[in-house]
Amino acid sequence: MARAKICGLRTRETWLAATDAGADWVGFVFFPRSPRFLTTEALKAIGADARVPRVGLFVDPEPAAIEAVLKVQDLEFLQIYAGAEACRAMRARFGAKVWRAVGVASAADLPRDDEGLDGFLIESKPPRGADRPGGNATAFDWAVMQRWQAPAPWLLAGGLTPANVAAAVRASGAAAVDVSSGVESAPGEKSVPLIRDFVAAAHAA
Ligand SMILES: O=C(O)c1ccccc1N[C@@H]1O[C@H](COP(=O)(O)O)[C@@H](O)[C@H]1O
Repeated sequence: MARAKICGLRTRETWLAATDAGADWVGFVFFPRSPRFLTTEALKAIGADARVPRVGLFVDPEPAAIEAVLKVQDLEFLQIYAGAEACRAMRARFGAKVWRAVGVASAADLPRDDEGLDGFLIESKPPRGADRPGGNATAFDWAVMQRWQAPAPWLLAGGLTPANVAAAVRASGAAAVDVSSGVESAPGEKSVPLIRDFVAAAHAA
């Protein structure tokens, strides 16, 4: 069984679908260039309570950006695209658990120590020319993780779908997986049936 995070939720309907399907984390994106970007108004309208741990995704954030979100929504986790030092600073400042996102193409990219953080989001490096560091529906060679001694908890992400998540778990040894594009009917448009299929496939893996 692999635990499942559904990221990039933008509506109350899809947040409810993820929680009812048994998702282990729900994620909200606060990166303006993303098709999944949420304003604080849209976030309030979702009304995400604590039944499933909530993850906020930020790219090179200024503390004020996180502060503005935390004024309207409690978050148990921050998924941050930044260096280790900046991630530790956010962890100390906000008291939430912090996962640092790490782009991986080969085994050399995998973290060797816990960096004083709570875990890692291990995903593919963005394709050349991409205007965001994640959420690009691209996978990497999961076999590079076979001999990795993980120094902290981690989630596998990047190009996962209901159809490939079992193979990804087998090849990588992941105990937790994360998806955004693979449960959408169009960029930013989550599909309730795909959310259900993904959580079921991850839990069965
Ligand atoms: O979803 C986005 O738009 C996004 C923007 C900036 C950084 C990360 C983003 N998404 C995260 O990337 C991984 C993999 O996503 P995908 O399944 O390949 O679409 C996942 O953690 C997303 O939440």
